[in-house]
Amino acid sequence: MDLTVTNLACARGGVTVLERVSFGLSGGAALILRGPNGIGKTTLLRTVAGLQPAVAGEISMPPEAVAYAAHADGLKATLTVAENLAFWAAIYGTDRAPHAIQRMNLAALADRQAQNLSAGQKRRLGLARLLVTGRPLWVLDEPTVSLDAASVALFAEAVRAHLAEGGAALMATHIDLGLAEAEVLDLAPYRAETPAGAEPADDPFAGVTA
Ligand SMILES: Nc1ncnc2c1ncn2[C@@H]1O[C@H](COP(=O)(O)OP(=O)(O)OP(=O)(O)O)[C@@H](O)[C@H]1O
Repeated sequence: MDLTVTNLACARGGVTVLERVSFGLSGGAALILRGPNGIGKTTLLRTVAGLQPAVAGEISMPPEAVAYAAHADGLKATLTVAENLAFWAAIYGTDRAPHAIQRMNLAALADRQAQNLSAGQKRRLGLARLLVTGRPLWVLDEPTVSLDAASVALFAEAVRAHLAEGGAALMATHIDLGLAEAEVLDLAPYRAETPAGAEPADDPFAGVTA
């Protein structure tokens, strides 16, 4: 699997926030997006995942190759952990639910309704969906929110296993997952000029003089 992003521009609320972003990502590799709050990490990730159109540029991989995990876990509240995973396995046409349960240490919670899980357990289940998809490119937006140290380590191990199987990961994270092989892309140089008509409040650097 090879992802090539070329001269990408992406927008939020109709305002272009990043432009001329280019990078490549091969199977087995991880790329971490860096930049201050509001630079456009979420916007870029959503664009690569095909959840919103690019303003300009090319993304070589189709959305069907991407498994996206964001802040919302997308759980079915009244289904159990096992039923949620079986639901996703049916959606993605895989038989990987047992693998996901084992990898994300969810066996003891398999019969609990999602609505009765703790925040961290919900997050763990949400991330288990990635494993169910069987898709090569994981696009991750702050995947470790709500996770304790043990669960962060569990997830980091799942990402490592995904990379070892030839998959790739593109992520925004403030927590070091300890992926020695990960490269970092600083988005600061790609910040778009504030367009005419944009509200000053929309500019994350408004009022910053140094
Ligand atoms: N309606 C809008 N019009 C203009 N700009 C907007 C609008 N909605 C959001 N934005 C801005 O788009 C920018 C990109 O937001 P995004 O969530 O992608 O940033 P981020 O780098 O992921 O931030 P964080 O690190 O805080 O999660 C932000 O500066 C935000 O204020």
